Amino acid sequence: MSSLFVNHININAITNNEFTYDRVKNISDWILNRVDLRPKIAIVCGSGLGGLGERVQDARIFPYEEIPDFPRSTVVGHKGNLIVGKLNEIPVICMQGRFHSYEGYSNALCTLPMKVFKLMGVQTVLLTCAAGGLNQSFKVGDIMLIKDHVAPLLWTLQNPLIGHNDERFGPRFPACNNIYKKNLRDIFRSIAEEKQIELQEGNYAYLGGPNYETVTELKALIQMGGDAVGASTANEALVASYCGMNVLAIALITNKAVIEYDSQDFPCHEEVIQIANQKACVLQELVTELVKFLDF
Ligand SMILES: O=P(O)(O)O[C@H]1O[C@H](CO)[C@@H](O)[C@H]1O
Ligand code: HPA
Repeated sequence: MSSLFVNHININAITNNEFTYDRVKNISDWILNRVDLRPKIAIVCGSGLGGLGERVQDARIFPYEEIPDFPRSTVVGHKGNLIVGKLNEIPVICMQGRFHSYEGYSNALCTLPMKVFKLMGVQTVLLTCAAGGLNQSFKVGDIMLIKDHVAPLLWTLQNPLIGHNDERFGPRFPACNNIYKKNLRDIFRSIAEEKQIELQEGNYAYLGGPNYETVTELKALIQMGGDAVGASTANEALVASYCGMNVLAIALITNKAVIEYDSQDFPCHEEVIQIANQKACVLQELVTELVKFLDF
């Protein structure tokens, strides 16, 4: 667990130095020693989207507190279970709840599960999240396929790749112009088309939270090319991609960003969870179908 000294910065608190290969391997082995399946697909459930975990058959459920060196989920709508089982007959590992930096975790710790997945042999990571709609043509309840991200927080010492680089995870200078794989987006789009589910596509803007954004911040994020905003996913996508895994990410638009000054509309987490719960089954249907195409 990271520690922070206020007067002289303990570099381990903001870098990946604490999560050595051996320590990550220890977590990965702990899980593998307790299950027979060897999933090649990992799924991360965002706020209010954990219902996907309930679709997993023959499930072994590990509450996060039982897993050595694993953080705890502290956010409403994030159950805190790691589930290994079969979705649509395909072996998967599913995180029912993720970690956010506003919970007090370094971004290295928030993204630790991606490194664990890598050492378990996972090849494809499916990230889901709740997000605020920046793109004015989006409606509440829309599903947005993430094409790219803009992540000002990752331009700072919050970047989870800062610190000693162990090449067994990935390269010192990873390319990031192709994180969200086009072939996976194409498959997802064709599944949605077949099911006649409308899909948006756009860029995810990542901020640290926990506060929702000011009007001026939202306008800046729109100028930067953001179509949806949230406090997760981009950090995980960065580390998963760095580790050589394929990434597909999907945002559920739970609220429209309020970009008028002096508006009396406010985003709130209760509404985020409520909309996510209402729309979760559509997302679940798409992901359940998708995994059949990813088990190569
Ligand atoms: O990104 P997920 O985990 O879905 O959660 C989203 O919902 C919370 C805000 O309501 C924030 O944590 C935001 O990132
Ligand atoms: N901002 C940040 N995170 C979010 C939002 C939002 O409007 N909606 C859901 N998660």
